[in-house]
Amino acid sequence: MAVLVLGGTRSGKSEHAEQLVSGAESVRYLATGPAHDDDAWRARVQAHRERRSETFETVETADPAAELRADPTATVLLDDLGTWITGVLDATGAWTDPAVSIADRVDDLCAAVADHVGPLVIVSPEVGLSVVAETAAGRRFADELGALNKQIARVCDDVRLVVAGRVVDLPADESVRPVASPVVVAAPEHRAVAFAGADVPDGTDAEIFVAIDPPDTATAHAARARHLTLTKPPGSLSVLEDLGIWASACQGLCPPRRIEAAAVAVFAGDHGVARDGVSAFPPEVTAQMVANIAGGGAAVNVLARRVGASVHAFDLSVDADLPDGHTANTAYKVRRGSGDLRRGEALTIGEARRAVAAGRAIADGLVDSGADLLIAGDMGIGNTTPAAVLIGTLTDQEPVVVVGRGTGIDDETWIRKTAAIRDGMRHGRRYRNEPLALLAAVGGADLAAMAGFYAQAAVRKTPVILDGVVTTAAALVAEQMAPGASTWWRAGHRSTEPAHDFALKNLGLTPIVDMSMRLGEGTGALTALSMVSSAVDILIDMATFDEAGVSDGD
Ligand SMILES: Cc1cc2ncn([C@H]3O[C@H](COP(=O)(O)O)[C@@H](O)[C@H]3O)c2cc1C
Ligand SMILES: O=C(O)c1cccnc1
Repeated sequence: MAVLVLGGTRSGKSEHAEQLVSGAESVRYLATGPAHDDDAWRARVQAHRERRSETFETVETADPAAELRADPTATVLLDDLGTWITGVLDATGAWTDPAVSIADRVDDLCAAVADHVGPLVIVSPEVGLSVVAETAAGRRFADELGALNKQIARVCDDVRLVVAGRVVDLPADESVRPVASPVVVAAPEHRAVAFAGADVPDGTDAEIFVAIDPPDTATAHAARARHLTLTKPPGSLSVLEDLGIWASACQGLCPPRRIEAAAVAVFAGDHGVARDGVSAFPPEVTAQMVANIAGGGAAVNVLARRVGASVHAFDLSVDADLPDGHTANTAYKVRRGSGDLRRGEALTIGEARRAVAAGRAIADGLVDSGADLLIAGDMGIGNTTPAAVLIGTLTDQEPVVVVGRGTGIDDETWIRKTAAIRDGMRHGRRYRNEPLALLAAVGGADLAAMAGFYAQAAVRKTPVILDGVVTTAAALVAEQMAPGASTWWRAGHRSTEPAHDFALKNLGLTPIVDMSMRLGEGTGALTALSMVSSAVDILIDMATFDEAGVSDGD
């Protein structure tokens, strides 16, 4: 993983580059600067030195390619290519002789960068933005450096431009999007997050999302490198290593912060289809269970308490008038009960927009109150039926393949449920590529809100653990609305509901645990949360080979 950081004089490029490697245990700092012998230059070098921490090993070199090859797994900061190319032009006499080529040296450096295994951050000046230089040497420098930057960029995973201390990502495509540089935030004291609330939105443009940036790749690389320094054979913690790397990348911090304020939003809603017997339980159980969750007595509450997560229940479309506060937050309620998906009439488009906007506002409210990881849970009798319809439609599976036993239905109910899924899929098919219309036709306000919640979590760069079949059905739709949002998610578990596995495979996610659970509410995600927290603790707390005086392998 290599990152190229470009910028003009005093733009803040070196500071940004140093920040990118600041989480590493040790950094090889390849200083390419020439040994100028004047006070001003010495002061400049000294300022650079003072900024660098004692974890930096400084190597002054005119041949960074050789230094990279000498230690291919090291975390390296190479600063900078401008002074390196100056040295090469000096040594070859190419300044004034156009016949002299430095292409071999440039190719050699590019090859060394491409072959480097460890995290590598390269700083280079961006010149030539102003008038063409007056001298042949000036023109040669700008030309060579411009060509070098272009060539190095091709072998880097990430290219950034620093202007006036601001960092912009330079994506491979045309659209330049801003990136937030990783910022170190002090660990919050242990607490369960309170829901601060966000304005109840009117739904305008609810389904329009900005382009989603994935978790920070440079930090992922730093976390991968840190794992290699910890007292264990490389890769021996397997999935726990992957989860830690992912959490680190989501936070833009290596080592990451402990997960201390995970929040579960339970989305409650009834479904018209449930009135005709597709569940083992009657629809009134939805409102009763919402009260149970709000009272702290449901499975989700017990598991959340164990792992220090907070639980917040939201009534999106329960078919009862719940008293606010005592049961659930009703501020985002869209309607009493979603309509009949068998007729493609779960919601109007306007209601679907309001529900997506509600989910987004709920994610915003939790993140703004300090949540550091989000989980969506579900509560709604009959909701495995719309979940199966959405998953069957979006993964192109037959109704009989995606239908599940839900709360434990008998064979007669299974036949009714399969017929309902078939009818729903007939309506859903035409909205295969229109996520909002699909949610409106065969989803429901609870599922639409979950979709908005998941996509907004990615907008807010907040990691998510997915739960079971109902929430994952909404996640499939969210990925369609905001492509790339799934890079911010991990699958908590695999439910026994057959549709769940199709959805996870479609999203390319592997469940953390597989414990044959089939409840929903957020329980699968909470079971997995302790694994994610352990993965983060490993990166924070384990001793390195150096610290523990343990000999490492070859
Ligand atoms: C007491 C109780 C607690 C629950 N907690 C989650 N669910 C889960 O089961 C229901 C979905 O299954 P189906 O589609 O078969 O109705 C939803 O309420 C879901 O949240 C529960 C269901 C019940 C009965
Ligand atoms: O997988 C789930 O989330 C699930 C399974 C059965 C009933 N409710 C939810």
